[in-house]
Amino acid sequence: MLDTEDERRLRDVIGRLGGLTAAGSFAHVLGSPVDPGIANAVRFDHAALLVFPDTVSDVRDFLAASGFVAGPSVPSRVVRARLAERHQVPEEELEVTIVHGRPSDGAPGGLEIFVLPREAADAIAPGLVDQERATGEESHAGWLVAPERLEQARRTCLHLSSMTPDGGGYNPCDDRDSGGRSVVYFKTGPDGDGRRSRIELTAHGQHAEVLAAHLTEPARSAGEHKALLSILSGHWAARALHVAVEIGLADALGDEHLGAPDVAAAVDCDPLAIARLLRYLTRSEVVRERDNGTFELTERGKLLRSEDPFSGLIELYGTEFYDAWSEFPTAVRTGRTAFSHRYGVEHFEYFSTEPETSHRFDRSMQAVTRLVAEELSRSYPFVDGTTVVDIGGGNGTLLRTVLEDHAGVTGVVFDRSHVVEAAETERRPGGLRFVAGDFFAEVPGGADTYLLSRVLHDWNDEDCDRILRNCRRACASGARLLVLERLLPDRPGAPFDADLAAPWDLQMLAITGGQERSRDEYDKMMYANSFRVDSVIPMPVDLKLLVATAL
Ligand SMILES: C[S@@+](CC[C@H](N)C(=O)[O-])C[C@H]1O[C@@H](n2cnc3c(N)ncnc32)[C@H](O)[C@@H]1O
Repeated sequence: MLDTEDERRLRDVIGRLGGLTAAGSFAHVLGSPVDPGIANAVRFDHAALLVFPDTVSDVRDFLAASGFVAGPSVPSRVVRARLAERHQVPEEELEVTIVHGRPSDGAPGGLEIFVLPREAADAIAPGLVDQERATGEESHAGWLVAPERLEQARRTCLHLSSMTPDGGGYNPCDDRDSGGRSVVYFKTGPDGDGRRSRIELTAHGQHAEVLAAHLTEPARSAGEHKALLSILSGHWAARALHVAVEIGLADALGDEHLGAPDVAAAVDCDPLAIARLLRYLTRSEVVRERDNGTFELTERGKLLRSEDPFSGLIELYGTEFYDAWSEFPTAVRTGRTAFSHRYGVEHFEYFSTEPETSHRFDRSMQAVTRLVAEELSRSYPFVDGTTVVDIGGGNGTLLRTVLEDHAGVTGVVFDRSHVVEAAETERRPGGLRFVAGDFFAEVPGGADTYLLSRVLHDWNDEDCDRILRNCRRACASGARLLVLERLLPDRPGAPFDADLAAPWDLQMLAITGGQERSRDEYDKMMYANSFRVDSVIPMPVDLKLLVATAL
């Protein structure tokens, strides 16, 4: 019998056949035009899937019932070897059979079903079935290539940055009358959901040289080189954004669509250089080029306008923080901040003597805080009559939004004196007070709810303990502590829940001397300071709200 999961997977594959048999599907899967010589030598052959029924006949019955004619059952060589290696079991203990299915109405394309009976799989390698179903490592789309073009087709795939070699082999039993089959596999680049699929090039006969080249290819793969080159150029993408903000490119574009010479004139820069910068910025999707060669801002690009606080963040990341990163090797060697190496003081000390940068920092924090504030205000049940203290609350953006939405709540923004003095001049709703102080000394007492938004990640464990201890001293049992941070994964090797957590962990190493932490680490740190984390609520830009109670 086929279980419902394998039936669903088989139906999925059958559903995909239509697209794969369409003209040009090879070029489509490669994401690139293909030389006509290759295109004519390649035709879609099959979509493949590994399933785990009771017997091979179950698959044959399923194919017959689904409008396919099943070919003879053939022992698998290549997939069997791959499974054996992946699950560390002897090859001869795995009995994998290939069943080909061709549409009974003569339509093009077909299926290649690898069959490993479930009971045998469970006995030999417990967990194999679940893992293989989850990863789909043996699923692929296969193209039959004229034997004399196999190497050329293989090299075509190899030179595409989106393809990496993924093994292959020769099976003398498959298509025995045509001399067996050689196959080479590739993994495609990740799709929008980060998943990579696989393609197979297959040719009649044994092609030992092509296979030998393919199996030793990974180390030389152009895909890996291009991936690294692309990572290296990430630094220029950031730099291009910094410069765009510095020269006021987004303000110059406004709501217009302008040619590069007009933009260059407006920002007083070299026209050719501006044309090249604009073209490059289309990759970051901050500007869009129209058919007539003019450029306009995208929604993302509007964040670069000087009126948007996000432009302040870009500016800061392109000036002091950027300079500090030049000292990053020292931070890695010593564990101390790159910022202090570059500027001689830690960054919050530096801000206290540089009013302009400090103001830029407080304003830049708003870029993200505004988004989070709206979500926090909606998703956390603030109770009328209670008081919320925002510790390290900057210019009060977060609490201002909460109070605007919850008229019965009063708030206190607690921050260093230079931040409070600058913020007090800004518009604020009734019920919002600013208090200056140092959270390492004490924090305002007696409130029902305390907020620490992106504060703990600025500090090492010892400093966090001091801040949390002062928060706990200030409140009664049962008071709430809300912590907003990004979370690293709990288990080593676990996938990242929030993909901004790891980069910002390095930013903390370079700039503040703090770090990002896992949920487990926050649980322990809070518990050591008499707070219990009750729940975690997802927030925008990969942040999480940890809701804790004072014990
Ligand atoms: C990363 S910012 C976060 C600002 C705000 N909570 C937000 O989420 O937008 C950290 C804040 O901690 C404040 N801070 C740093 N050291 C402090 C101290 N010793 N006492 C009080 N506030 C401090 C900074 O001035 C800054 O406003």
